[in-house]
Amino acid sequence: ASQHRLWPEIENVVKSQVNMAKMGIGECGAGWQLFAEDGEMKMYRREEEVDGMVCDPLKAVHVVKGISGHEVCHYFFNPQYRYDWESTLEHMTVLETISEDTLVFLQTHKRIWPASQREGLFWSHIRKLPNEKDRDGPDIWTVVNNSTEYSEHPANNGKCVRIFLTVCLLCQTTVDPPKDGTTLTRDNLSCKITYCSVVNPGGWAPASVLRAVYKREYPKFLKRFTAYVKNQTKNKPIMF
Ligand SMILES: O=S(=O)(CCO)c1ccc(-c2ccc(C3CCCC3)c([C@@H]3C[C@@H]3c3ccccn3)c2)cc1
Repeated sequence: ASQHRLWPEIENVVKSQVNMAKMGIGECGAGWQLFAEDGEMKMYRREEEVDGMVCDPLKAVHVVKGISGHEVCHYFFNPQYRYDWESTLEHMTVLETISEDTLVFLQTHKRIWPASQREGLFWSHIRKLPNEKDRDGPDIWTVVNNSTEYSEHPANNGKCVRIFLTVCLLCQTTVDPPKDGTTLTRDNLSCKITYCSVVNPGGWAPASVLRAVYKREYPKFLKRFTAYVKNQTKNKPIMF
């Protein structure tokens, strides 16, 4: 994959997205407002408009017990599970398999009235990162999705408006070994999930509508996805 035309961009975007995701909300600059909270899940957004279009950056932090960062990234990255958890997905195809850890997706999302239907074309890369805080601790896992151009699929030539997105899912696993030295179970496992996204809707849509969609869809999305991973892994050996 390292000789693929997209590789330099993938390297740069992954590094910068991971660094941003690692920063606490306080270090991410001013203007972040907590807009949704549900137990361990906290969702922040910053109100930003680009050419009059809502492009609010979003940062969600969630802690989920009983799953590992590798498992979270595995179910987020692999196409075969996506229809199970991505409720706004209408159609998804893998346009290119650049390598086993890098795919190019074309996906259409269900139309959200009154906005017209959207589609996204993006590369997706999964990567294990060393745990800098604790050398012999569990690795950090990440998936980064970033919009890209594709000559065979020019933007906005069909009915769908092409969105532009950058998404980073960063997962840090914590193992709290059982006191009595018995074998590790999922009860000794938890995962801190940081989900960062910037979605440019690609074409004009009323700010009030988009912000209402974000407020409704993002908390639903993260809760549904993490519940899906817990359910898929509960009777399986832990993937570290
Ligand atoms: O994390 S991913 O990479 C997972 C792969 O699917 C991803 C997540 C979300 C989107 C997305 C695409 C379009 C739209 C809008 C824009 C105008 C009208 C539709 C939205 C709005 C925010 C709402 C939304 C939020 C969360 C989940 C689904 N829907 C989100 C795309 C990719």
